[in-house]
Amino acid sequence: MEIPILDFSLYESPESRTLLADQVVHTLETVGFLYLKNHGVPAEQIDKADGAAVKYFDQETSVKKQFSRPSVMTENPGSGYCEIGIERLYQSGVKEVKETFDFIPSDLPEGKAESATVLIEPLTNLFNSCAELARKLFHCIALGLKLANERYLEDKHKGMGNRNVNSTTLRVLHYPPFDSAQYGETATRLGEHTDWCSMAILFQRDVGGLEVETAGNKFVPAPPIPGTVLVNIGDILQFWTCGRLRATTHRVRAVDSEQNTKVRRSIGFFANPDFDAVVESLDPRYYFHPEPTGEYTLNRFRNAYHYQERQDFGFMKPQRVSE
Ligand SMILES: O=C(O)CCC(=O)C(=O)O
Ligand SMILES: [Fe+2]
Repeated sequence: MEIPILDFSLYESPESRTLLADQVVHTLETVGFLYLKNHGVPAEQIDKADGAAVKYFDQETSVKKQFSRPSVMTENPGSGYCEIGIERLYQSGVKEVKETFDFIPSDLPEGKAESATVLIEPLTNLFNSCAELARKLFHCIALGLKLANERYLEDKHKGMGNRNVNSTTLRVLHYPPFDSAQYGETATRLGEHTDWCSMAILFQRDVGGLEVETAGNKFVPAPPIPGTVLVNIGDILQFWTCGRLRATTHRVRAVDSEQNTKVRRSIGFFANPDFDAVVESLDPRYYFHPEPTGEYTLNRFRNAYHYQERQDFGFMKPQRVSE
């Protein structure tokens, strides 16, 4: 299985957009991941956000913790820092050697955000460009799925950027040099997981390590390709389409000793529907009880931050509609 590189300049005209929409949906049905070139997010914005992340993560942990991501038992956590070893996407026993800062433009609590000052302008600009790209991708997906309302998915994500109505975040990730003697034999960079958003857009800097699961439970590398972004489907679009679009499992490993000595940096934009947006089956052959995604998302956070391990996060069990 190869992750294809699609040309997003096809979006610009309505004729070629239809072709692109079919390519996007076909790839998300089969692979679940795709690279995009000519994606329209300015390289300068990506470089500035990355440069700011270098400066931000270089600060003492105690300084970064002044603006920690809040505990998440009862509400969406919003912006903030998460230190090494706290968030665990795979299994509670497996330490993930990464630190992160999540950013929602409207969520910068007064008096706390000072340690993140360097990030605010570059991440605001990049957030806005990613939101625009996400809206165009949602448009393509709706066209490719042949939905009656081609703006259906965009309409469900109207509140991106407003923490009171939507949990979409732009996340900078910093993976320090990886030393299993220090972190333990089972530690990894980022455990196997699916994203629990609707769609993710990922910018990788020069050090690789991301791997994507293929049909036979085999993982293949998804290396950084200059000038491209990587796009993948999260659980919520998989639910929405009753499994037609795939939320593909992925992970980040420090695969070789040379890579282990290097810092890996990446930036992910995780698009989520508005809190009050009802998700219902988009496939007439299946039915599930329509509901917003809030409780599902909170269950995933509870699992990742408080290690309440469970197999079933309580959402969307499509049943075949009898003919
Ligand atoms: O660093 C990466 O490339 C992957 C990040 C990721 O998969 C995530 O944060 O969900
Ligand atoms: Fe992910």
